[in-house]
Amino acid sequence: MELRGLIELLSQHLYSGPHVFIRELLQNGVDAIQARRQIEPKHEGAIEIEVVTSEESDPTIIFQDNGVGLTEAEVQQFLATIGQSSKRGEATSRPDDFLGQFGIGLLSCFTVSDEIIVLTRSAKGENQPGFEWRGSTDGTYSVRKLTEMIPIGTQVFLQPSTGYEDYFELQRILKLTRDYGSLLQPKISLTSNGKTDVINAKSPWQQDLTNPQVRENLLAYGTEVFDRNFLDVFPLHSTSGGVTGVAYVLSEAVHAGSSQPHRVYLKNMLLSTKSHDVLPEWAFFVQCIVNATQLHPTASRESFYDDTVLERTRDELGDCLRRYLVEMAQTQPRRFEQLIAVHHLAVKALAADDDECLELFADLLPFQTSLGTMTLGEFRKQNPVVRYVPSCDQFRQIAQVAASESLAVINAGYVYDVDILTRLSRIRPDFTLEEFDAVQLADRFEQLSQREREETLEFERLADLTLQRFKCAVEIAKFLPSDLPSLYVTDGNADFFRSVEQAQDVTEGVWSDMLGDLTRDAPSSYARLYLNYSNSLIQRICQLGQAEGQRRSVEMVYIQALLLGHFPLKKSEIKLLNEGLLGLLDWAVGGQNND
Ligand SMILES: Nc1ncnc2c1ncn2[C@@H]1O[C@H](COP(=O)(O)OP(=O)(O)OP(=O)(O)O)[C@@H](O)[C@H]1O
Repeated sequence: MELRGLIELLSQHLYSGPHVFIRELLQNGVDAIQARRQIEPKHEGAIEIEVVTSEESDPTIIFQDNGVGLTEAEVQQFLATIGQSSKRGEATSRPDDFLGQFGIGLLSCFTVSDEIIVLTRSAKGENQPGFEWRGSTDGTYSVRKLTEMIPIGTQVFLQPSTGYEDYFELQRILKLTRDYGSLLQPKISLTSNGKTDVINAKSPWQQDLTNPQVRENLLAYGTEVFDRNFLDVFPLHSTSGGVTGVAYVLSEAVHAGSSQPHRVYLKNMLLSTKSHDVLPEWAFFVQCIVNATQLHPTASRESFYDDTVLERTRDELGDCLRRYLVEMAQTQPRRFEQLIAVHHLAVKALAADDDECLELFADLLPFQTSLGTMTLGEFRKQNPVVRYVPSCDQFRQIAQVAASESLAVINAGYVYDVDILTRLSRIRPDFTLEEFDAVQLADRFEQLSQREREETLEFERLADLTLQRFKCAVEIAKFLPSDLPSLYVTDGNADFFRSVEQAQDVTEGVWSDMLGDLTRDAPSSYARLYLNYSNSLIQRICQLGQAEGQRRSVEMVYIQALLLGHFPLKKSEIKLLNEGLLGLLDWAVGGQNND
């Protein structure tokens, strides 16, 4: 069979790069040792890798294991036939012990080498001879019985094909072998130029995390692996998928839609450093290192199948995280507060999804309020009724006035906030929740005295007439802060009218007509501009005694109120703003219209 097309397919579309041949060779060695232990349970497995370099010729990698080896028939069956694997077992379900399963792994060596030479001698039967198998990218192969005795096990010889010499550099091989193989069980060593490196390392998480020194070491390990600092580390475990590992809590806040790359191992061999599917979505503030024994790899062996086992595993690992937070909230409230200070978004995400967590975390969660940021617990101590506005825009409209009036209102415009508050009002009988809007705020304004009423009546009427074309009524009242000249207030209906008109500004023809139809039958609704009689500018406008000046001033105050409330301006309002500014300039430079 011509293999080159197939190899190109594998290297460009299945594997993340030619370097995976190291992983596949390690995997075959580990599996072969596992198979030998089924015959000789006490067998001590070892994988020895040697990189032979010389001035005259290309480097050679020799990958040697003392595993089960292959008989001649097995060489013919498994090495010479693509897709044949000795690891699938008799039954439909394959034994759990092996890493390989597809029967294509060895082919990955062809991505870096034109020829694979395998010397192998089987552990099955007494005094089995050894065999040499030579396979080439053109699809030809040969098998030869060896006359000399070789040790039981398998040796694979590779030399680089043109352009792939880099993959045979010692440092690169050392790094790849460490990445993929450091947690594997059999002893693995790499020798070159008389120097031998042992690859194996202890699983860092299989230690007692309650020991402060172990915890410190593990944090340092996380920093080394992920190249970032962490606030905390805690153990992960799940029965489904057979997962053990550790999760690191990020030391900086991340946004809710983000996802951290996790480092995952399958049966102690590195599967991916960029896995995104082992933890639930809301766990975006942790990064983990885990080993799974029963999750299923895809053929690329670089991710897991997204099957029900992975789904259950994700849920179980999510439970670990939930328990970690609940336990901390109960036993170490100070530490929990520190964690919330950084990850309140993540904790809110969890609370919005889970009543138990909500109960526990609610009072510690921070909210932006008109009186500054405070926890819900602090807020409720002073305010038996929890007033909130559901959007940041609404909050911006009322925040300044509400603060001056010492009225506490929560800005629930951020993600999860409304969910959390409404859920709380459902599960806590003593939690009284009230949606607040700017119209209610105006109800609290101080009315003018009888004398002030009379003084301002005519001006109020003029202002009202001036803004009628913008569907805005004017009222004069007194409120704080006194340096705020006005407040523009809409109810839901008036808001709707504003948005439709704005959309009409940017659409034409049939679309504009359709938008017009939307409002045609709706009851017309007016917004309201409150002019603040406690403000000296408004008082002076009132007393101006000159209708044109008052009209222009009201228009400008109206525009300023819209801008302060973060209301996008309609075309007609932008025109008004331009005219107002130009008029002002004209007046300032003593223009012709300056009368
Ligand atoms: N080092 C080895 N010792 C003994 N047998 C081996 C060795 N390497 C390969 N084999 C045999 O060759 C077969 C094919 O190997 P290959 O790496 O292509 O696929 P696999 O390991 O079975 O599955 P996967 O494609 O998932 O890696 C194996 O099933 C095994 O029987």
